[in-house]
Amino acid sequence: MAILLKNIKQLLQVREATVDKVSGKDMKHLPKIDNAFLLMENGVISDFGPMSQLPESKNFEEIDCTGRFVLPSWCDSHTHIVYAGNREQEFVDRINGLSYEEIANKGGGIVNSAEKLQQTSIEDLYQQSAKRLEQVMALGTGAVEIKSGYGLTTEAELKMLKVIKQLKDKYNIPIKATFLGAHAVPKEFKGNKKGYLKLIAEEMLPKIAELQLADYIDIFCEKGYFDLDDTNYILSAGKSHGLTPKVHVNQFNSIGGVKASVDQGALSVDHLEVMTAEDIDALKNATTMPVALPSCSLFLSIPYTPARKLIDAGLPLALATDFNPGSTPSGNMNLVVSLASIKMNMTPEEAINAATINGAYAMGLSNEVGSITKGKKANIILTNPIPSYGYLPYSFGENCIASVFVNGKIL
Ligand SMILES: N=CN[C@@H](CCC(=O)O)C(=O)O
Ligand SMILES: [Zn+2]
Repeated sequence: MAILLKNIKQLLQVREATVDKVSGKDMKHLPKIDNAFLLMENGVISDFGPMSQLPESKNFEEIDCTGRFVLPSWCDSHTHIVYAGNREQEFVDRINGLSYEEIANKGGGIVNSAEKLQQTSIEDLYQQSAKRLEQVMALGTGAVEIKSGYGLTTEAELKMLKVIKQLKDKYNIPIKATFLGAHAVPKEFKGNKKGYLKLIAEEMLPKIAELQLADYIDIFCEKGYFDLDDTNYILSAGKSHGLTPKVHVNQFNSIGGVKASVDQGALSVDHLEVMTAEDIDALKNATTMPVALPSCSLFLSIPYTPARKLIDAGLPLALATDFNPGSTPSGNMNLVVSLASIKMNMTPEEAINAATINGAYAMGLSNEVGSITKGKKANIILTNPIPSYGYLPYSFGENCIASVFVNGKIL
């Protein structure tokens, strides 16, 4: 049945279908309609406009939205929500003075998660991951990217990607899968990084491509993990199997990964906590979306992506959660939007643009989600009565969401 939302205080992020992302100064503009209606039929947005143009009532289920805001669901373009167990002991170790790097060097970190995941059955892994996906959907996430990278063996990486596929089949929000075999060098390959990269390129990638389990290819380009040569090798190998790069770069150090990723035609470069002028220059006139992950900065107490420098240089910016057991055990996009305003000096308009239309772009979904546009999926957030949309980032920690709609149906 068609659902009509009427008397909406403001309908946010109203866009023409031609807009796939917003950059620079345009990010300060959030197109909206006051006192609006929105009609959802057959899973998509079929009509919207001011109340003065409300269509003749047909067989609609009507919801009165007086005092409430409606916006597209959050588009979370960077997560690792398929993982096994948690790493709260490492969190306590950090409280007691160890750094993320020191924990990784003593066998914690990504390889710790990989050990746990290798010992977890696919059924159990699915259950743990599905629970997290349901949690984030209830928090307003209406499209999500999920990475592998906690397997680090052919069998375990395939297990992760198969779980992502099961999630795609079961849940009706758009889900994109990214193969991140090059997340860390596994213990069995200590001192033989090249051997592990060869395994990724010559064994894992062909199998993943044959089974059509991934949309994107990723690598953790960082000191102590994988260097520029490794990055070029893996991204090229991924591309030869039809996977577009989306890359972890500049989390702790700038080693040229941004330019290398742009040169490889990356759809996005993610993290960017440490950015040089050269890194920013490399992104100018590129189609690559920079992606900031402020809840990772919060959790690890590392710098925030210098959003102002990027946006003021005319660049676009997307926001995502990075939901994972080590650096960001949270998939709450509402918190991410708040942190963007509080810690990165992004205006509410910039933060909402970054978490919707630009997030959609960063996972190749801007023709399906990310804005209020006729024909796009009716994946929608309806807020509680709130004074203004600026209240969303302002009221950090408060849940302002009244209802979430997925394909035009209430969750
Ligand atoms: N930095 C690399 N990967 C994840 C964290 C991995 C972990 O600590 O488990 C990230 O994006 O933050
Ligand atoms: Zn990540």
